[in-house]
This record gives sequence, C-alpha cells and structure tokens, in this order.
Amino acid sequence: MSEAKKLSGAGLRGQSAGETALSTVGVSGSGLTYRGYDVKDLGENATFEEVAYLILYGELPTQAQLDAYKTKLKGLRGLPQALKEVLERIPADTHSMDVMRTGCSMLGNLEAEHSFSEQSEITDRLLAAFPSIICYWYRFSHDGVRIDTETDDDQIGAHFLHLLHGKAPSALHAKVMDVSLILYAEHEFNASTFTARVCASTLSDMHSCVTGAIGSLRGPLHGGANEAAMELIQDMKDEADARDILMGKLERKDKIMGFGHAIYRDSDPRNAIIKEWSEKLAAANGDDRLYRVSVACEALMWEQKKLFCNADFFHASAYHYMDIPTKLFTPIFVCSRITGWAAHVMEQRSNNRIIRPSADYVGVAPRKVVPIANR
Ligand SMILES: CC(=O)SCCNC(=O)CCNC(=O)[C@H](O)C(C)(C)COP(=O)(O)OP(=O)(O)OC[C@H]1O[C@@H](n2cnc3c(N)ncnc32)[C@H](O)[C@@H]1OP(=O)(O)O
Ligand SMILES: O=C([O-])CC(=O)C(=O)O
Repeated sequence: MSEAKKLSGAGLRGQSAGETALSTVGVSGSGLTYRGYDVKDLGENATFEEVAYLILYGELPTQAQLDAYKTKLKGLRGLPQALKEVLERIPADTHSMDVMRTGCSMLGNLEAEHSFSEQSEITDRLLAAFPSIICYWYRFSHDGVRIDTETDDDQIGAHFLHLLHGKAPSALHAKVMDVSLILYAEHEFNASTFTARVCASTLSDMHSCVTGAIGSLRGPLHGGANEAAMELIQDMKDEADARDILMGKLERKDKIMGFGHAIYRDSDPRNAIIKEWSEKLAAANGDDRLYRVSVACEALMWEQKKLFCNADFFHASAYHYMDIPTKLFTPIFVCSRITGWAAHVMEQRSNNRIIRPSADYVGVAPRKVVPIANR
C-alpha cells in the first residue's frame, strides 16, 4: 500500500491521542488490522462472532470457546419489559440512531454497570441486545407487531435479518451480513470511538460511553454516511445519470457521502470487500442498477477528485439488495462497532488518565464587566 496521507491541521489530524493494541489503520497489510489480523483475512476466514471475541478477549477463540460464546450471546437476546415499553413509545418517524441511543441508555437504567468487573458481561449483553432493540422498535412502530426477539439463529447477522423480515435469511444474505459486521467492527481512534474513550477516561460507566459513541456515529460525516450514500444513489437511473448528478454536485461543491477518509489516502480496504459482495447480491437479485450506478460514481469521483469509496458507499447497495430499509443502515454499524467501542473503553480503563486537551484561545482580550445599567 502507499505511504500514509499527510496528516496535519484542524480536527486533531495527525496527532497521537494515546496508545492502542486493538487495530491499525493505514499502516500495514491491506490497510486495516484487528489485533494483528488483516481485515481481508478475517473477512474470508472468520465469522463476526470470532472477530468480536478476538477484539473483546484478545485472541481468536477455539471451537469450544466459540460455541460457548455463541450460546451465551443467544441467551442474551431478550429485552426487559420496561425497555420494550419505552421502545413502543418512540414514534415511527424518529431517527433510528436516536432509538439506538435511547435503547442503550434505557438498558443502562435497568441493568447498570455497578463495577468495572462487570464490563465484559455488560458488553456481551449490548452486543446481543442491539439487533433486538432496533428491530423490536422498527417492527412495532412500522408494522404494529410485537416481535419475539429470541430467535435460534446461530449468528448475529442472520438474527438481525430474521427479526427484521420475520423469516430466516438466505445463506447469501446471512453471509453478507456477517462480513459486513466484520468490516465495521473496529477502526482505531475514529470519532465515535474517541467519544467513548473520552467518556471512559472520566471513569464513567459502559452504557454512558456507548450512548455517547452512538451519538457521534449518527452524523453523516461518520456512520450516517451509509444512509446518505443510499439517498444519493437510489434515484440514479443509469451510469450516465449517475455521472450527471455527481458532476452537478461537484460543481456546487457538495460533499459526496461515502467518499474520502480522514486517514486512508487512496483506498479504504473495506470497500473492495463489500463491493464484491454487492456485485454478488446484484446478480442474485437480477437487478444490478444500484451496483452499476455505484461503480459509475466510484469511477467519476476518482477521475474528477481522486476521492475513493470508503466503507460506507457500497454498503448502501448491499444493504438495499437485502431489503433492509435505509433508516436501519447506521444502526447495523452500531450492532458491529459495539465490539470496538467496548474494547477501547476497557483499554482506556486499564491505563487511564483523564483525556483533557488544551485549546488555543482566539477570543477577545481580558476586559472588565460593565454594570448592566451601562451596557
Ligand atoms: C465509516 C466512516 O465513518 S468513513 C467516513 C464516512 N463519511 C463520509 O463518507 C462523508 C464524506 N466524506 C467526508 O466528509 C470526508 O472525506 C471525511 C469527513 C471522511 C474526512 O474528512 P477530512 O479528513 O477533512 O478530508 P480530507 O482532508 O481528505 O479532505 C481533502 C479535501 O477533499 C475534500 N473532500 C473530502 N471528502 C470529500 C467528499 N466526500 N466529497 C467532496 N469533497 C471531499 C475536502 O472538502 C477537502 O477539500 P478542501 O481542501 O478544499 O477543503
Ligand atoms: O476511522 C474513521 O475516521 C472513520 C471510519 O472509517 C470508521 O470508524 O470505521
């Protein structure tokens, strides 16, 4: 891979804000490693549950450890009645990341972390419960159905699709969801993870750290970009239309969601992987329009701006091909990234100093308060 992008300027770009043993971004292998393993290798040779175990517990599991972990997570899919009642009160037109934020926070009220010795239990619970939270709300608010969140699906990705569609997914859809969850699991000091670490550095609880991280992921410059990318491509008729729409946006200097990255310079290694799966889904669907217009966007953005697709862009078409409503795209990111966030919270706690940078003051010079009658 090419040398790292020149990192400097605003946004703390290029400044080290701490140490991590969890992942590298833009440094080695295809460009992204989790605990030393290349994400490409993991995407081809592991499942999301193995990757979650790796990120949270430090090593890939043995078969016996994996079986036990999956059984444990399966047993944590049910939601307390009080949480279901809260979810039932959230309107259908609410932003789905607000539902995730409330769901996480409410679970923190019902199943609080009383001591850091509970951090792994709390994390496994969140990992198992997030698909249930978002699908319970979605199915109740949109279809008027109170779903049973305890499916027998072996894997989290298949479980999510099962809850959403009311039936077990095809093998292809289960596989793509699994790979997608692997790709989104961990990414060093990105904005949402840094949010979680700042919160953790005050010795706050896990639910507060994760709730804050969900808020940061919600924005379109971060996780919200997969939904924004879908909105961009959904009405593009063909490749020529895609080019016209994008050229217009570039002329107006609009940001094109799903392109560019704060760290990677000429490619995001997750893109090639999800792009390949999107192509397979398009073929299986018998309608490749979204895939083709996405490829046209990718070519034009490189040609015009030397900007490349990040992890989010081809996720839009891939998720759409699996009949996932656009408003659930970013919550899926949460269902995966809980692993990275929680591991970073644990890492911060294990070697903590409160994160408190300084600011360069650019305001007015020192002055005296004028009595209110004279202002
Ligand atoms: C999973 C993830 O969170 S991946 C990121 C998801 N976010 C998006 O897809 C949103 C669109 N992309 C962006 O807004 C940006 O590329 C970010 C936020 C990801 C990174 O921001 P930065 O590190 O500031 O970008 P970078 O330094 O590479 O920008 C260089 C130039 O390219 C422009 N640029 C970067 N990305 C884009 C884009 N997607 N569309 C148009 N122009 C862009 C910038 O405006 C900047 O131009 P300028 O020098 O005239 O101001
Ligand atoms: O690293 C970043 O800035 C954003 C990103 O790709 C991620 O969090 O997956």
